[in-house]
Amino acid sequence: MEIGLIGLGKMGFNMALNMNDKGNTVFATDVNKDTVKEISAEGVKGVDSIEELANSFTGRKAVILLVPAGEIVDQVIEQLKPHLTEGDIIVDAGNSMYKHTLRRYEELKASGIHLVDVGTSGGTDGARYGLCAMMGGDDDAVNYLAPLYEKICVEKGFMITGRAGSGHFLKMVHNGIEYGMMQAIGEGFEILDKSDFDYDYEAVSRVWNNGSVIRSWLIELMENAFSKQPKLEDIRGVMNSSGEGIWTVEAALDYQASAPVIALSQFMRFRSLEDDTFHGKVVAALRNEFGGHAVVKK
Ligand SMILES: O=C(O)[C@H](O)[C@@H](O)[C@H](O)[C@H](O)COP(=O)(O)O
Repeated sequence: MEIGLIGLGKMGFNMALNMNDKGNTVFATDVNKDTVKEISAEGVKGVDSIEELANSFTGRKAVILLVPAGEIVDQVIEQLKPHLTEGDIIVDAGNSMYKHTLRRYEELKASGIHLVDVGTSGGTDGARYGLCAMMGGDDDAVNYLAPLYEKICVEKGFMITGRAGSGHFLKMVHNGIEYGMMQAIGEGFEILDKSDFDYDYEAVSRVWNNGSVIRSWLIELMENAFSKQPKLEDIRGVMNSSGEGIWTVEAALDYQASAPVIALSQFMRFRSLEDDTFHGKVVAALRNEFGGHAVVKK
């Protein structure tokens, strides 16, 4: 089938190749023209603008966006919309906030354009060789896209999740879980590292990955990381985050769901961005005031 793709970052580039391999005609563009050239050399039909991308279709237009969540999604939709007609489909395959998706869905619906939200997981290798995708949206649009996604996902790695917004909501919760799992793995290795025992962490990851309860892709990735650096010497413990953890915690608050592990994982990410904290100074000052306990001076 004919499919458009806007955004040739690490995920988009690989997904374009994946779709191309599966016999689709892929029109792809990006603000970075070097990437467009690069993808064209791989057999994908690289085009220079969103307008050119939209005009390349011979039939129904379905365009996947793989751009950073936030205002850029709105900007790209604004540029694309004039070139689409009733029944055409925009697929937001990035990590958009589900409430933004619901707003965009309603706005596009007024022009008869479908917005389909796809939570895309599996990293760059997944994008290239087999994704996990969670797709929400109108029946007509998701049924149109399903055969394509069945081909570019791993076996059993594609799900139609329900009405618009449900794909991004599910991916958000997936990422909340991802935060909690990674934090727990990190804490486990921290305890090992502070202990009196002398472990080879690559070997620990390997043994945990063979038959243990916590065997998983994340532990496999740890084995890989420790094989490059036994103690991750060159990496600072700064844990950035892109928003999905915050939104998961917000959803937990909205629905009054208990999610302490995910919430604390998000707070640990914030904490990791600071060398010192004001709350730490306050607690140290209070201990000193009431008990004369020594403070550590700068
Ligand atoms: O399922 C996935 O493939 C990942 O979750 C992917 O979507 C991305 O790596 C995260 O969004 C990173 O999220 P943070 O930057 O918030 O850690």
